[in-house]
Amino acid sequence: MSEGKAWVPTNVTGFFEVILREDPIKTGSKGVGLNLSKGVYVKVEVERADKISVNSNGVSKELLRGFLERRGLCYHVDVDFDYELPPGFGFGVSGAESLGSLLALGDALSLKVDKEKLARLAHINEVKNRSGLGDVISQIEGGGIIRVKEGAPGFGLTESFSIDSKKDLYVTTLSEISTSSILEDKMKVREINKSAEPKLSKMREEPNLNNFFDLSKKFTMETKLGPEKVVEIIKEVNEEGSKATMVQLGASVISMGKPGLLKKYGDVKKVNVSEVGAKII
Ligand SMILES: Nc1ncnc2c1ncn2[C@@H]1O[C@H](COP(=O)(O)OP(=O)(O)OP(=O)(O)O)[C@@H](O)[C@H]1O
Ligand SMILES: CC(C)(CO)[C@@H](O)C(=O)[O-]
Repeated sequence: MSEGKAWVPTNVTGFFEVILREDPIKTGSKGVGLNLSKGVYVKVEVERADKISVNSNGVSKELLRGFLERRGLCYHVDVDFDYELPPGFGFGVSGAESLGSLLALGDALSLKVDKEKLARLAHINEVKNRSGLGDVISQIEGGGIIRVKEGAPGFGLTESFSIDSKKDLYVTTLSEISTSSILEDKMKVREINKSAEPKLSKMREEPNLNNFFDLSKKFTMETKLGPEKVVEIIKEVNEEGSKATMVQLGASVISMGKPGLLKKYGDVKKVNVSEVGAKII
């Protein structure tokens, strides 16, 4: 038996434009994201076996099975996730699961596959499941990421912007939103793209945290993606003189302000922006 471990930051998208194509490599989103210091730890244990079996959950199970099949590797694989932020609330956890489980599996098997290639497979898996479009390309880098061209790592293009990693931010989660249910709604996607498109150049002109919050809040209000409670919290934070926005795509809020107000609505976690991206640990 041998094991491999990885860590992947969670990714908060503020606003995004959806670009769907037949080729998953060329499918993705443009937009802006912050990689957070709270992420997903993945532990993979492998043991030689007569046939492939993968004991995992969510989007990683078939991903790892396919990876082993294509390489003719027969192993029993156990995957264990430790979530610092929960799945389903908009933190790009499915992307972290996909990327982290491939990195940890590669580590457990001592494979010489480069990180970008694994990230490409993770992106394709996200697109196939409609569980994410732009998280993985952001999560391999860390920091604040503007996705200026859609697609998998190696096809899509990003620009990073600097954020003080000591700056405290606060997140609170209210309820889950299924990413695929939104991405498969053509009318909704049209509204999303109409709102996002002009904001990308505005973000590139002034790539900083304040602008991230201002543009993302505008996007949230214009697209009406936010449940009532999310909108209520954002407005209350604004009334206190601070900034907040919805975590796309989940019923969650990220705020620059003091945690007090958010506490009224549920559990609050302090986070920072992670300068580092996905890594084997
Ligand atoms: N098609 C699917 N098959 C199996 N599990 C899935 C599928 N889609 C999503 N999941 C699982 O559901 C959980 C939530 O995924 P989802 O993509 O909805 O949210 P998220 O990744 O937390 O946030 P985001 O909105 O940023 O993508 C993850 O654990 C993921 O593995
Ligand atoms: C579609 C999305 C908002 C889901 O979290 C994310 O993957 C993104 O930013 O492309």
